Amino acid sequence: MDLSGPILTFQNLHYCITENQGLCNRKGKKKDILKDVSGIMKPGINAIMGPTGSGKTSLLDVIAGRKNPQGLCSGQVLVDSKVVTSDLRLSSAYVVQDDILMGTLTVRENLAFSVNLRLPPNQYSSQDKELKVSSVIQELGLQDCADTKIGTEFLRGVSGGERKRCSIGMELVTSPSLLFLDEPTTGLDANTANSIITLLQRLSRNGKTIIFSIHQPRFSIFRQFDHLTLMNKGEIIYAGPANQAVGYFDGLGYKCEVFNNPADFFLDIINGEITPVLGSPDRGPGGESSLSQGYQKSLYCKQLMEQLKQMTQAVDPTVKAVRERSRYATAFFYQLRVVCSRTVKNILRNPQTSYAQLILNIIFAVLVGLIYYQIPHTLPEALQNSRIGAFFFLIINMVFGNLSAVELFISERALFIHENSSGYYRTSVYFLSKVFADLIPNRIIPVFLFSSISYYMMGLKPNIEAFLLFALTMSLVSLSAVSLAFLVSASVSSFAMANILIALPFVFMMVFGGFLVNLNSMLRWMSWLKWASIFRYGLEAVTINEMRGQVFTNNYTILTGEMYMMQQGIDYSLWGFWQNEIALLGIMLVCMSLAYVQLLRINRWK
Ligand SMILES: Nc1ncnc2c1ncn2[C@@H]1O[C@H](COP(=O)(O)OP(=O)(O)OP(=O)(O)O)[C@@H](O)[C@H]1O
Repeated sequence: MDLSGPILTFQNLHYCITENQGLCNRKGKKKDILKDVSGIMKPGINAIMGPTGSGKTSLLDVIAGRKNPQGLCSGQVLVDSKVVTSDLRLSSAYVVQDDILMGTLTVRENLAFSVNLRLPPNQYSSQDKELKVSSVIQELGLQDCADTKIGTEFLRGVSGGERKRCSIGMELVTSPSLLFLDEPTTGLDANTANSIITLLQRLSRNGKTIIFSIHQPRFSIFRQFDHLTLMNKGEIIYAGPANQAVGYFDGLGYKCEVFNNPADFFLDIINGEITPVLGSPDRGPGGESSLSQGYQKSLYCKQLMEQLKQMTQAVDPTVKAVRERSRYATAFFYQLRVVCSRTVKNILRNPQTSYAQLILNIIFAVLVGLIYYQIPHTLPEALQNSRIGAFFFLIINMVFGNLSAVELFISERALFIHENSSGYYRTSVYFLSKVFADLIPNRIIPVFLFSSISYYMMGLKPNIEAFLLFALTMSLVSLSAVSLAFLVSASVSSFAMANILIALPFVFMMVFGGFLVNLNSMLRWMSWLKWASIFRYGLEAVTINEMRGQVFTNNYTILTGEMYMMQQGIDYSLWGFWQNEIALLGIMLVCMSLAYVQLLRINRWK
């Protein structure tokens, strides 16, 4: 059957990795993942099959341009006889194995997100995009769950099959003619798996080249394959029409029983559980490797090499194939708007990240307000144990209350890598959307609420300007702590590591904050640490703001705020106050910039 659509060819692909050894990441020995594999994938259903670790996902990733090009020792991939570079990953459609979707959005919203970012607005109006989403929903049979949320660990959503179909839909919205899928049936029950392959087969009949890796399909799935590539230990042991594979192995002396599933039969051959009948080409001492040698000597391989030779003769190596569209389909500000709006929706639909933060701040503010209710102006209560103690307590809350921010980039790491490498949006857009959509509702608004309640309950300076400066300081303390958490979050991929990395600097900053340890009497060699302490800058700023112009008394003495600050070695001038705010701002900007750099450095290759 001849179908129209792109033809992908790959020739002599040799892919190897160098394994790192030990703690110091010493370069270890090279491991061959793909050993000189060649093939042609035509329009229709192309399955890559093989046992675990045989290299099927690696082959799929290499031909889809998703595997680190540094590992490609030799070989090239062509689409319609044009050389493909790793740019293919930005323009081809790749459905990853673990459906990466935003769980708090509905099926329709997820598809709309993909459409909005991947179709150029100058060619598609909003109406066209809506029609596109509706037609994909129709095509994939998702009408019944179109307005159901995908689901998260806290929210029951659509079924596994619907989720997989939605993942496929995320790619179909761009009308790709070349579609890659990594194990599309893994984790699905037999009927759902069957319906997914039937869907793919239907799509392929409309002029698409569909290539996927699959482990061990049942017969109703296997019989829908047009082309089969069987892999073992990084080598191809059969590549040709799927319905001729049993015959090919029969020719090698492997007999498939009448009721045996061909897919099981092939894996049994590879695993050595079926042996060739007497008088047929024997497997030799190498066992499995003779299967690949057998294939290399076969007519299928000879024909393939002949076809490849003809196809590559016409190739102009200077022409790069996949330059059809620029890196991103949409402009920076358009992307920012779409991604921000999704982030806000996600925050609002995730009560534990949005409302919980607000409620926690209110409860804590009332608690602090009750403990330090209406602090008197009489000595000695007015100072060290009440005002300064309360400030220290407040700053601890501002800093440690932001520990949750470390999960920000970790929890969405897979989603970000997938979307960013599929060309949805720029890294800067994702970063800024997090900054705007997380910082404003989750960090600044709750802090202002917290400050208003605690400030007036504690009876601090009754002056609106002083209150605003107090709230500003609290916000800057909170923002610099969040920025440090962002930096840690963008640098590591596990929560356990992130928790250690964030707790350590926070504890050090607290110790060198000037309240627990007298900074003037500290060992000189450690005193530099105070310059990096969010606690110290925050504490000094709120102290100056509160103490300036205040008079504290007891029966016999009068102490002004300025006298107290002079005793403590605090510079209470206007510049003295603002230098703390600038330092907090500086910590925030440095950490944010480094967090962005870390996001850029995340390894996007598989
Ligand atoms: N980046 C990598 N680093 C180290 N080893 C790798 C890497 N990529 C692939 N491998 C190794 O290459 C071999 C083939 O891996 P691949 O994932 O392609 O197999 P697979 O056939 O898809 O297996 P599975 O069905 O279990 O996914 C495995 O031994 C795997 O450990």
